[in-house]
Order: sequence, then C-alpha cells, then structure tokens
Amino acid sequence: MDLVEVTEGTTRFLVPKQDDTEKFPPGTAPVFFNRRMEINRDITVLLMKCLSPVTYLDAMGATGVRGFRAAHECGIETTINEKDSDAVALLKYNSETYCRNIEVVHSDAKVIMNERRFDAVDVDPFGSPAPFLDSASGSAKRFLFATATDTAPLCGAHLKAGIRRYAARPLNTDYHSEVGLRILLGYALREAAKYDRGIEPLFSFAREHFVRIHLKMTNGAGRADKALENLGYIHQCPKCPYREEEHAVLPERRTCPDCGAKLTPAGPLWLGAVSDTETIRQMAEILPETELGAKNRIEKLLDTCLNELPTSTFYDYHRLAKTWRVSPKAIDLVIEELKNSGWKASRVHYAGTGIKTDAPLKEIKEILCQG
Ligand SMILES: C[S@@+](CC[C@H](N)C(=O)[O-])C[C@H]1O[C@@H](n2cnc3c(N)ncnc32)[C@H](O)[C@@H]1O
Ligand SMILES: [Zn+2]
Repeated sequence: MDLVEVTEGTTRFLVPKQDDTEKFPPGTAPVFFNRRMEINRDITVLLMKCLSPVTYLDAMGATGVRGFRAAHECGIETTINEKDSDAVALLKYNSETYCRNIEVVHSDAKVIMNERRFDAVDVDPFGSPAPFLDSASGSAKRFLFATATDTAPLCGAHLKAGIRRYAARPLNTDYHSEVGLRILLGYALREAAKYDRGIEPLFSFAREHFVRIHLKMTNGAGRADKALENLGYIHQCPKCPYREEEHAVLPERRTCPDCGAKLTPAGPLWLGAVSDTETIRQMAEILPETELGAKNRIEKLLDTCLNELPTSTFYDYHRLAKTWRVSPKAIDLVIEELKNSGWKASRVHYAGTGIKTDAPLKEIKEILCQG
C-alpha cells in the first residue's frame, strides 16, 4: 500500500495514496479516506471540546482519523475499532508512529458495542448507520454520533430502500434533506427507546451527500417517553405547497385545506429541534481558538443553524415563485418583509434558497407577489 502523510486539524496520520478524481472515488482505496469529510470531522472535534467525554469509541475507524483527532486534539481516552485487516494494520502503524496512547481493536462494530460501553460512541459506516444504531444506543453512555451517506434512501429518491432501512416513509420534496435528517433522528430515537432511553439532539446537519447527528443520550422510561413526544409525521399536499405536522405514533388520513387533495404523510420522524441552541453557542465561542481546516465554513454553518427557526420543514422560495408565476426577489428581502409583517422568518442551512417561517402560505404569497 502506497501511503501519504495528511494533516487534519493539528493531527498527522498516514492514508493510502489515492487518485481523488470521480473515476476513483474515496471508497476504492485499500483503506477508506475521504478528504471532503474534513468538515464533518472538524465539527465533531469542536463539539467534543465542549462536551469533554472521558472515553470515545471510533467504531469504524478506517485510517483512524476520527479517533486520532479525538485523542490528540481533545485529549480523550480513545478506542478505534475496525473489522478490515488492511485497515487494522494501518491503524496500528499510525498509532505507533503518531499517537501511542490509542487502543486499536480488530472486531465487528456490533460486537464491540454490545460488549463494552463508552462515554461517546461514533458510528461512521459506508451508507446507512441504521444497522448499527441498536448496539450503539446500548454502548453510548452519554453521547452518540452517527453519519449517514445514504441520502437517496433517506430523502425519498430511493423510496423502498428508505422504508427498509428506517421503517419510515421518506418524502422526495423541496425540503427532502430536512426530511432525511429528521427520519434518521426519529429512527435513532426508536432504537434507543426500546431500552428505556431517550435522545436530545445537540448538533445535527445535512450537507452535500451526508447527514450527521450528535445526540445526548438520556436514561429512564420517563425520559424516553418525553423524547417520543417529538415523534410524528409531516403531511404534505401533493398538489400545492401546503404541509402540516402531526405528533402521533400512527398517521391520520388528512386533506389539504387549500386545495382539497389527500395529503401524503412522511414519517415517523423527529419533529423537535435538530440542534441545541446553547451547544451551538458554545461551539461558536471556542471556534476562533481552534486550528480547524474548515473553520470559515463552520463559522457560517453555526451562524445559520443558530438563527434557523425550529419548524420541521422549509420552503424553497424559488419553487414558490415559480408556482405563483412571479420572479423571485432577493432572499434577504423576502425574509425582511416577512419579519416586518410580524412573522418569524430565517434562512436554512439545508439550501441557499430555503426559507423557514411561521407565516401561512397566503401571507408568503402576498409578500412574494408584491412588487
Ligand atoms: C466510511 S469508512 C470510515 C471512515 C472514517 N471514520 C473516516 O472518518 O475517515 C467505514 C469503515 O467501516 C469499516 N466497517 C464496515 N462495516 C464494519 C463493521 N461491521 N464493523 C467494523 N468496521 C466496519 C469499513 O471497513 C471502513 O473502513
Ligand atoms: Zn393542496
């Protein structure tokens, strides 16, 4: 294996030499490494600096970059697990060369997570984390982190795969990335609730081709029941932009009050806040002192997430403008006009043309259509 040294944050490690072109995507290297996930890893490092877990399991290490960074940049007692022998050999070499105080384990992620508990557990597979969230929710004492790169199933583009993985019905619509994130959160909650545990999302986001969730795990039937109150459905009109929420275990059949069409339910999914405002504030506060490569992009993301309204869907205002046959004005102007009319309104981190607002469609239409 041809190796090359990489630095991320302040951590050095070796990765297989690879051609980063489309023809050779990151998964084709003998041990997986994707440079473009730096922002995903930077955010977890930043969050862990705020949370200070004592022990951390990188359950699917590959080169071990997450684990090495947790140990080196956050001072956490770290275990890196991996089932592939080539990856384990590289992990051992990286550990001996750069970061000696790491435990490397050659096992299946489900096995180690069923046998041992860690303060924070990180599940970072190819594709869907769904098969691992049962064992992860038992293994994670305080925090559970997971990445999903199966955005097509989560967001409704591959409907049947989404139903199989998440026992939920996704919805391919303007705000599909938010539906995907909420389906993953809802699934993580249902996996934890079986064991009388609840979740509190600390920082979750969807970006490019992945979804990332960071959860605080809570204990006891009461906390699990409380968390389950956030579970429900989004009912979307297939004919017009109307949508509504329903907090329930099973969805009702509902009709669109605007056009009379039968609404399509998506879910079960998480309807509560996807991040915790205080946690975002803490992350933003320490960000300037860090040496994270994606610092500038993270600053923007945190700022958008801090201001994002906690509604469960957003409008693509270009799509609304097209529906109502008007040319779209500047997004900041639309948001300002909504606010001037007494409504709440914000941008969203999911899409540059996304708007969240508590204004009814009739009011949004009036603002978009006035000159
Ligand atoms: C997407 S890569 C991990 C990337 C790494 N965390 C990073 O940030 O670069 C997924 C890794 O999980 C490993 N893997 C897949 N299934 C596994 C399992 N059941 N148990 C342990 N490792 C597994 C694969 O061999 C692969 O190295
Ligand atoms: Zn309708």
